[in-house]
Amino acid sequence: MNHQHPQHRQDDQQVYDYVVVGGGTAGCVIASRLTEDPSLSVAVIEGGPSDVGREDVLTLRRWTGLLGGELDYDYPTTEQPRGNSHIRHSRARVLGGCSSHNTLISFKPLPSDWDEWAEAGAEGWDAVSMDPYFDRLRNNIVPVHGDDRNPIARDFVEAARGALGVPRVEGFNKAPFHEGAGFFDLAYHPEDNKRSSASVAYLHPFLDRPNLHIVLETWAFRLELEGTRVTGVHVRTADGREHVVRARREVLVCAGAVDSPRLLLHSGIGPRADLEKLGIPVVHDLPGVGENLLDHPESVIVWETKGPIPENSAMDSDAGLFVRRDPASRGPDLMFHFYQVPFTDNPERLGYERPAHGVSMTPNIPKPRSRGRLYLTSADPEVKPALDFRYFTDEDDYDARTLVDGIKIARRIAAAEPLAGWLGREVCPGPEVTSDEELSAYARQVAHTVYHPAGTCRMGAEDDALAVVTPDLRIRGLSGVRIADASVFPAMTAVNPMIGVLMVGEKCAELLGGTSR
Ligand SMILES: Cc1cc2nc3c(=O)[nH]c(=O)nc-3n(C[C@H](O)[C@H](O)[C@H](O)COP(=O)(O)OP(=O)(O)OC[C@H]3O[C@@H](n4cnc5c(N)ncnc54)[C@H](O)[C@@H]3O)c2cc1C
Repeated sequence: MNHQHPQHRQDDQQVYDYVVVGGGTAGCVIASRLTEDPSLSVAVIEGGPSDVGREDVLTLRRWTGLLGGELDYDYPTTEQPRGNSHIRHSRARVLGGCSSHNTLISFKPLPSDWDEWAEAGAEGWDAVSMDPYFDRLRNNIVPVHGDDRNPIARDFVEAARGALGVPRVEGFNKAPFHEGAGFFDLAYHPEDNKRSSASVAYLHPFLDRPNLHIVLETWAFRLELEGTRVTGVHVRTADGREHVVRARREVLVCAGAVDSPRLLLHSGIGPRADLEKLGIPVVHDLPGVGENLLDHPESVIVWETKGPIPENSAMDSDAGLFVRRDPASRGPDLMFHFYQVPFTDNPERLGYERPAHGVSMTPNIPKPRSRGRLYLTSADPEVKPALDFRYFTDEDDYDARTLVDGIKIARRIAAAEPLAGWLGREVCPGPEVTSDEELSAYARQVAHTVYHPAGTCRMGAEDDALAVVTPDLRIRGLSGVRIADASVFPAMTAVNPMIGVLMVGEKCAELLGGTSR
């Protein structure tokens, strides 16, 4: 996009009933549901291009090719004194948002996840109330197909079961669980490995609806307000023209956990002192915007295999494991993805080598305790915001200790048959690294993200001063605007969050009076 020489132009002809900012995971759901009613007009303002016909996007197994490329906003983190300062946060710049970029692992959030939201003030978002939205999802959510089940991933599942005594799970979404190893459910079409992303499932079948207006390669940089009512959004098109897209009813901010708070802050909605420091006129003092930055941090342990591994797979990380170390925990407190490739991107910086053939286990923290913060460093909307995750800074060192436990458990699985027979040497951290201190230092230095930022416009009770949206997803103190995406999560789900985001989209559509059928 050329943003160097914008020609300012007002085009007040663009008026719709609803303006959805961000054609991503939640945005596609909302636009699809709203346009079921032919009397409503809906515009979707999407920063990226269409995914239609793009094999590089639509083919699930090509997901790593999208990381850091032209369809990635690619957000850096700030210096992380106790973690890895080199993590790049991939965020998709394409219709379907991160559901067009990701691995489409599909977990219905656990009942304890939703109940935690309700306890945090999100009334009406408890497990019983949320359950029906899962059944409405249009995505093709299926277990990893038999042909895609790699023998080494099958043997990982068996080894985990044997070594830890956890059950083998076939269909993680069938019933709530605390522990288990198995192949994931994925939102994909196994016959051709095509994504069933939010755009594929919710927009592609309806692109001919006359009331659906998808405006691509167009960036929303400021909300338009009249007093405390949001009436539209200022956008900049690919050729640098700026204009306002107006909403008769509401603007729905669905730009994701990074770009939703970013848009609010550039609109003068956020912590007063921060805005004033940057010279952004304060429209609405809302101290919670950008706070509560959550993620699932992970580490990695890699083995060289004795020889090449069979090729078949859905997306190279098709199976995983949940463990509950603390019986008092309401859900799993340690999770692993199993990769049938050596995932050494971060360890290589420490001098480790990538073996020709290998596998990886990536322990992550389902309920991390460290909380980060997103903030602006410039009043220029083109400058990326700062993401300070404050990885591994929680008081009790719970997050780092969880990853240390993860490495120890990973080694127990690797030592168990039928997996052990495949493995040659442990490449990283290496068998000589054994003390808790050394394991913690390694785990944190090579830490990565499962790419799950959330929580930066968190939902809470009407009287919660740090909440950004109320349980009906409206921004506290404003009208004509709601937020619906991963930013509204009050707390991180123990499981991968995409299905939760889709369900937020479905619930938002219902709150707006959409037919949701
Ligand atoms: C590599 C990767 C792998 C992942 N794997 C999984 C997984 O397997 N399972 C899982 O559950 N979760 C996974 N996730 C996380 C999951 O994909 C996200 O949590 C979820 O998709 C976020 O949805 P969202 O609606 O909040 O935001 P997004 O889907 O990111 O949507 C935001 C949209 O808004 C657009 N946009 C942003 N700002 C603007 C603006 N100012 N103007 C116009 N448009 C704008 C963007 O282009 C984008 O299309 C993964 C994420 C990544 C990146």
